[in-house]
Amino acid sequence: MKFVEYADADMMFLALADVIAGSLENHLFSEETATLVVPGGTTPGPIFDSLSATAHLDWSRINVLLSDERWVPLDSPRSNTKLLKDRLLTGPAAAARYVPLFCDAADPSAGALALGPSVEDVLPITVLVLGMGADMHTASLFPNSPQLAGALDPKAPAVVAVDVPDQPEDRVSLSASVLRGAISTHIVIKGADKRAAVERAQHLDEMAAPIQTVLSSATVHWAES
Ligand SMILES: O=C(O)[C@H](O)[C@@H](O)[C@H](O)[C@H](O)COP(=O)(O)O
Repeated sequence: MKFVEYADADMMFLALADVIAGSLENHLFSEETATLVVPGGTTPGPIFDSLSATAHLDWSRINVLLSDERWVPLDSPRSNTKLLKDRLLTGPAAAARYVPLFCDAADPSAGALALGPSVEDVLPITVLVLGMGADMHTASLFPNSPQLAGALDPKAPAVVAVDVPDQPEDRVSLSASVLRGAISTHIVIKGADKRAAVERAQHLDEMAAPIQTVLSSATVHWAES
């Protein structure tokens, strides 16, 4: 694990957007396409704002998908898809190939689980960006989820549906083996509580600290606020 500390979050977001763009550009020098996976939640928005404006990237050759999604209508303020479309898939990045975790046609309110068949087609992940909760969850791999063991299983499907007892809605998540297969992994966190959680996680197993799925090979980007 590499740990990079920044003077403030704004500097971290700009620097990480540059790192992501550079990695994608390098990959596209030798490969036809690249795959970028990003988290939802409240942290990554400013990264998306900066990255979406990167005009020198050939976004038409970049697949973009979420690490996980809440099971809500796609226009819900809780929707990571809404966050992605509002703040990343705009400007030059609007040309990217968005890969849904579940088919838009699926009606989340009816619980119809139609997982996107195209996720497997865009693996392995070129650049994986993840957030983390203070409970050491990442994506929607939560320590207290009844489906966590299944999601950690190397034989798990690429996308798994999970119940999360203390979250307002069910979720879907990329499974551990898909996350672990990423070529480069960046974890972006803010605050003293999450820094302490990363320290704690290094002494726990994946069931207690799902972030351990990727931590050893990741660069952790941290700012106090
Ligand atoms: O759907 C989500 O909520 C995210 O994908 C999730 O894994 C997030 O990265 C962490 O919960 C941290 O969230 P914050 O950035 O809001 O602290």
